[in-house]
Amino acid sequence: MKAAMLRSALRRRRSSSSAASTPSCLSRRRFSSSPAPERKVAILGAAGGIGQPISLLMKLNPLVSRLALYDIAGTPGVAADVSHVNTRAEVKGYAAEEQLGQALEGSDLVIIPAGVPRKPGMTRDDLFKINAGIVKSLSEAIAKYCPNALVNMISNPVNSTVPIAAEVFKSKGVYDEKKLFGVTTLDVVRAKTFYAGKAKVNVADVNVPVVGGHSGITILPLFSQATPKTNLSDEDIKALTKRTQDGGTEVVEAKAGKGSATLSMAYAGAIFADACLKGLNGVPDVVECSFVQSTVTELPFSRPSMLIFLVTGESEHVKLGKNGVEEVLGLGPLSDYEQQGLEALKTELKSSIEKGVAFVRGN
Ligand SMILES: NC(=O)C1=CN([C@@H]2O[C@H](COP(=O)(O)OP(=O)(O)OC[C@H]3O[C@@H](n4cnc5c(N)ncnc54)[C@H](O)[C@@H]3O)[C@@H](O)[C@H]2O)C=CC1
Ligand SMILES: O=C([O-])CC(=O)C(=O)O
Repeated sequence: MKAAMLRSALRRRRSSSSAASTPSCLSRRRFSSSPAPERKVAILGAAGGIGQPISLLMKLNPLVSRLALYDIAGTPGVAADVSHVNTRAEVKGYAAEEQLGQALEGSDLVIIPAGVPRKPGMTRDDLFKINAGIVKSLSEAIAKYCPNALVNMISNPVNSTVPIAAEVFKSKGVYDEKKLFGVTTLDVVRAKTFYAGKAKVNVADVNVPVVGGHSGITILPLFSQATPKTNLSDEDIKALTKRTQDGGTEVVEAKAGKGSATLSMAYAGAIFADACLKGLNGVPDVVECSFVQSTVTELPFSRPSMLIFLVTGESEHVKLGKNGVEEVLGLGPLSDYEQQGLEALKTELKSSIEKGVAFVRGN
């Protein structure tokens, strides 16, 4: 049933002319004379490698009327620079911790790329030590100043930072699982690019769902559901799966100590943020993959709160609506290879989620 709904939603999405699938900053709607509803977007970590280009992309998005750029270093320059772009959004920079409340107040959507990136030889989990604390304090501020906002979590390790935010929100009594998203769109972007290259099809026509989390084997691209259908061999599919799982490391190594993916991430983050804004504005059939709470797999809960993402925190296709996630569409039919991948990822994903939960609970 869910699989049929998913296929039909994806079909509708592919066949829709542009409303749901074309990022607003890339669509001709930016020349439209009737403005979309007022929407405030806050970016936390706006002066960083991802923060700067995603700030620009959100400034180009006609769905944004106010753009709040917050960082603990370098904000004034970025805010002044981006503010000169002649598009709808009014830009304000917020430079110090005491300004975080003002940056967040009234936000409809908060995008979080704050935190340290990987260097060669590190795993995403190695970032936990620093980024967990950053995400926890930013989540506390969101709970206080804009508890109803949608939150797009980019900071790594996403498999733990999303549970951290959820636990903080729960402890403040403001958790709404429909509004918290781990941004895994870059995995989808990569899977589409690599599939199109291997199958020699037009990348603009390609769709590949990616489920699971956002690290190594927890990233599970579903090439069996990729469109257009092609006749790639099992070996090709295995190689594409591995390359998608290792895509972040490919960039980290190429940057040789100067950080991780920033430009492709900003692009991916802007696509996902745009989908959230479209959902809020009531555009129908907006479907993306994201790391969200769901009950799609069968793992038993070891604690009631793990009900959250867990049953165990798969990333799903979600249909976005006025309140955030309108519907979790499920995994769809998996090949044997994908089913094995799904089983294999559960242990790591579960432990990353538990690590995030334990960090907030202090145990
Ligand atoms: N979800 C995904 O697919 C991806 C996630 N990432 C993650 O995104 C994060 C950011 O990466 P980059 O932009 O390359 O790093 P960066 O170091 O270039 O920028 C991070 C920014 O965060 C700021 N920051 C640090 N603590 C802060 C705080 N408490 N409040 C506000 N801002 C704060 C820094 O001043 C800096 O400007 C990393 O954790 C990285 O691993 C990166 C690529 C893809
Ligand atoms: O690999 C990293 O550290 C950054 C990231 O999450 C990605 O590029 O997918």
